[in-house]
Amino acid sequence: MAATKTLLMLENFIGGKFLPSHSYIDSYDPSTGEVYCRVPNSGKEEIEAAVEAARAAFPGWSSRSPQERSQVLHRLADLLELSLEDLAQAESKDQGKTVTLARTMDIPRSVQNFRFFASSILHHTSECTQMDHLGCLHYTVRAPVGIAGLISPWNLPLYLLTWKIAPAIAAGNTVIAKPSEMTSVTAWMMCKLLDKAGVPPGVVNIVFGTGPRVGEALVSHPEVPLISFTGSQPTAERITQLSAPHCKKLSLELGGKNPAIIFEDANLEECVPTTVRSSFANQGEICLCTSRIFVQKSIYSDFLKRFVEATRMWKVGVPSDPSASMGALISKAHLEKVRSYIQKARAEGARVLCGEGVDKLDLPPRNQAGYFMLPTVITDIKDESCCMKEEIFGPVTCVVPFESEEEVIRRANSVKYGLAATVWSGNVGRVHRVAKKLQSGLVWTNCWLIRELNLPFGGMKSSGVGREGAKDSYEFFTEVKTITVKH
Ligand SMILES: NC(=O)c1ccc[n+]([C@@H]2O[C@H](COP(=O)([O-])OP(=O)(O)OC[C@H]3O[C@@H](n4cnc5c(N)ncnc54)[C@H](O)[C@@H]3O)[C@@H](O)[C@H]2O)c1
Ligand SMILES: N/C(=C/C=C\C=O)C(=O)O
Repeated sequence: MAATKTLLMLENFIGGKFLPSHSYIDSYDPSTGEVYCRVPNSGKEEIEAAVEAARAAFPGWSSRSPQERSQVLHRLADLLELSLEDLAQAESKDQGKTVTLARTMDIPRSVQNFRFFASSILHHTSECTQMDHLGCLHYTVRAPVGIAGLISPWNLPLYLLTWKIAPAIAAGNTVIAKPSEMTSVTAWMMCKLLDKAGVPPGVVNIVFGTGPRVGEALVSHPEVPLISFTGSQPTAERITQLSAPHCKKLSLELGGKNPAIIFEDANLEECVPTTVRSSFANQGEICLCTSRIFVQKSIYSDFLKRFVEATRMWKVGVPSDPSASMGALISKAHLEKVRSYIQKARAEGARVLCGEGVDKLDLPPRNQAGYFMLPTVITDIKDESCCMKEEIFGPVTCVVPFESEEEVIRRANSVKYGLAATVWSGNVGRVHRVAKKLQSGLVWTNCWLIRELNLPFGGMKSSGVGREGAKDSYEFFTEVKTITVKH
């Protein structure tokens, strides 16, 4: 008799308890294409229960001192760190990324998120002014908003969920979080640590399910005055519509079409490997990934040769393989969407220099049905192409030449997104000048993804609304009041 597979069954975490669900959604291992987990298909009923728990917990949690809340966040960080390997293995199996990346980026950053906001919550200051001639003193105070609704995407599941939970509860809010239904496992694992960390029941509630069903129930609930969302623009538009009648506070961290601008005096020994990583890390499924590479004409052919050689060294493999640079994409549908862009590029007469349809992908038999593709480099493509305008969110990058600084700034800014950019040059005046002219919320020069959590993170134009960081998240997750005292 064939062995029956035991599926991992997740449960909502509400009011400090794991609760079974009436119905479930299949969740897949992207490296095999097999169902291995079932996620609650929650709806209004579960959101109502979570609101009740969050409401009940708010007075107690919000009245604790920042110091007391900070200690709880530090304990949670310690417990996550103790579970790092289990969490990394789970994140890799759930999302398709390599275990190495989960172990060295995703989970360490999740730990850091709690540690960072446990510290920053202790150091905020308020404002004060005096009107001596009127005998008045004015000062500001901040208070937690209440129940924070948090919705996170599937690409960096625990990393981005904790980037919202940590500042929200550090400021004294209670939260209802909805991770992506495609990557819910590490959020569920984290719930098992909350009680031991000293997080009171109802402070963190995690409700699993689809966006349209449970996500919209959360966004529409009148007792949830604030939504922090990370995901795609179409979803952000829907969330904005649903929340508008309630005048909810919104933070929207969306997509990007991030340029790398490489001048002729760039250090190619550093630029090439870093730009390969910025193009293909996490299968290109990072909102900050490079997907347009502008190279100054005088070094274009040399750069292209080096970049294609280095891309071919970027190994696609089974996520558990320590030598793999890249794992599987999140879903079959996403894989087909990414492949469709390459087909469109070919139809437009562009050249695919390596990767999809050019090189051979070798995988073990059990992974043949996984959602794998090779990192792909496209050139001879027009700025007007959809591959140069739309977010592909996969291991595909386009390389095109430019002549002048003015030209490349204009072309880099000619898309609806404005999230991140990299600028490569040894001329310090030029990197400052170009960085200031780029329509991006983040500009890295001669590097990529060095994150300063203190400073604002986020995009402009269609890349989002609002910023996240020490001060920015604190201000988002609190309401400010100005008090005047006449003495
Ligand atoms: N700016 C950033 O920091 C950042 C980070 C990661 C991903 N992203 C963007 O996210 C996108 C990919 O992630 P995705 O596919 O998970 O995005 P998505 O918008 O499909 O889903 C994001 C989250 O929203 C939920 N959701 C979907 N429809 C909803 C609705 N109608 N109401 C409420 N919630 C809903 C999903 O269940 C998921 O939890 C890309 O565009 C990427 O650039 C941005
Ligand atoms: N918010 C952040 C997002 C990073 C990558 C998104 O895909 C961060 O780094 O803080």
